[in-house]
Amino acid sequence: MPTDPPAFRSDLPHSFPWSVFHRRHPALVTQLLDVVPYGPAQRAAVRDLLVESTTGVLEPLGEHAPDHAQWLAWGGRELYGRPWGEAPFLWAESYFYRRLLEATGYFRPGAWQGVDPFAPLKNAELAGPEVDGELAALDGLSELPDERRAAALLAAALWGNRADLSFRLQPPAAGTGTAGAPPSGLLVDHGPLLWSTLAAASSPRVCLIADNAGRELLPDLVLLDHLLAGGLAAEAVLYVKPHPYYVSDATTTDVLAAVERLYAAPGPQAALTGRRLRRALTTGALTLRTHPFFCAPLPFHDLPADLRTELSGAALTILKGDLNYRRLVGDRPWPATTAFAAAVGHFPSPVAALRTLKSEVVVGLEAPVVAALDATGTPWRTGGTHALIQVHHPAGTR
Ligand SMILES: O=P(O)(O)OC[C@H]1O[C@](O)(CO)[C@@H](O)[C@@H]1O
Repeated sequence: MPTDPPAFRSDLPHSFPWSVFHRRHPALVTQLLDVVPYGPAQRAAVRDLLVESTTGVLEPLGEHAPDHAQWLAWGGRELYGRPWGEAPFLWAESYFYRRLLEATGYFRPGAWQGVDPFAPLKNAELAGPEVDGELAALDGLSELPDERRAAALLAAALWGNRADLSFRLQPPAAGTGTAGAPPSGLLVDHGPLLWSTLAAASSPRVCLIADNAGRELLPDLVLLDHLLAGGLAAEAVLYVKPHPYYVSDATTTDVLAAVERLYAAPGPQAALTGRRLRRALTTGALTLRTHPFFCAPLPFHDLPADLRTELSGAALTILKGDLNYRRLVGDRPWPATTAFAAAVGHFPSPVAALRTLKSEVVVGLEAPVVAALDATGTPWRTGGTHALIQVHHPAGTR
């Protein structure tokens, strides 16, 4: 049995993980301190974190932190005291966001407790004029035959993943300008398997593990509404993060804001969708759930028993976004031709990944596709220009 390749790390200068710590995080911190009027102590703590995470060793969470013991168990025991770049990239990046909350006082009793540092960015996105256009487009979809409308809603949820605030913080690398690139790069389309999996299930429960708030969460909610309204889901469960994470990851507050945005939209279809979603929340047809593991620095291979049991009854679990993909298949440089089924066979239910590629890991591609993409000389694995709809159903065909 061949051993797994070692996890990505951020200590190789100019590698993608290195650029996240050395380029993206400084841009994020600058933006955060511009937007939120934190006081001197918080500003100094945020800046210290940037220095520590690029040149220092992993310092533990303070003993007062409610999840101090949790992070020790999640790997801190072995990793604290070592350079950040020597930790798995997934671990270190996740810990960076946890420490950012520590620096801003999110978990400490006091005036800043519970204040989402990324709320101003998320709110601005949700209020933005692009959203009006996207919601108005729902009116046109209502005229389409069922199958085409379903495909359009699935595509909207998929490409909504491109609208990620953290992604937009990345200064575009010279000559690669991805802004405005047409979303034509669907590398794998298991959409038909997704629909047939749902159609074949009786009283299906559909779980959706959300990624970003705002322009990604809106089409996710619209998709869930479509599944519930059309009977493809008897029940839907939307999993969100228990606290702010990776800049724009959705929390319960963000779901409520998105439902309200739909509800208050001028277009009839968006408003109807918002009304149905509110009703679904109140009747329990749509449930919001969370779990500390959604902010854990670990792959889904290590799902805790309670969450594993909970997901195991689902007819389908839909995982949104790049980070969930990294956690699903394992954040390692697998050959891109590794079978998707082999990479996700550990997951407790049939699973669908809807992901635009914003980091290096990818599986389930055909060799000629990989060769053709490599030959373009563009950063196709990280630029958000390409996407996947990958589905694994243990009893299915892939
Ligand atoms: O919001 P998404 O789709 O999970 O993307 C987040 C991605 O952004 C990064 O933080 C930086 O590219 C990745 O490491 C991460 O996987």
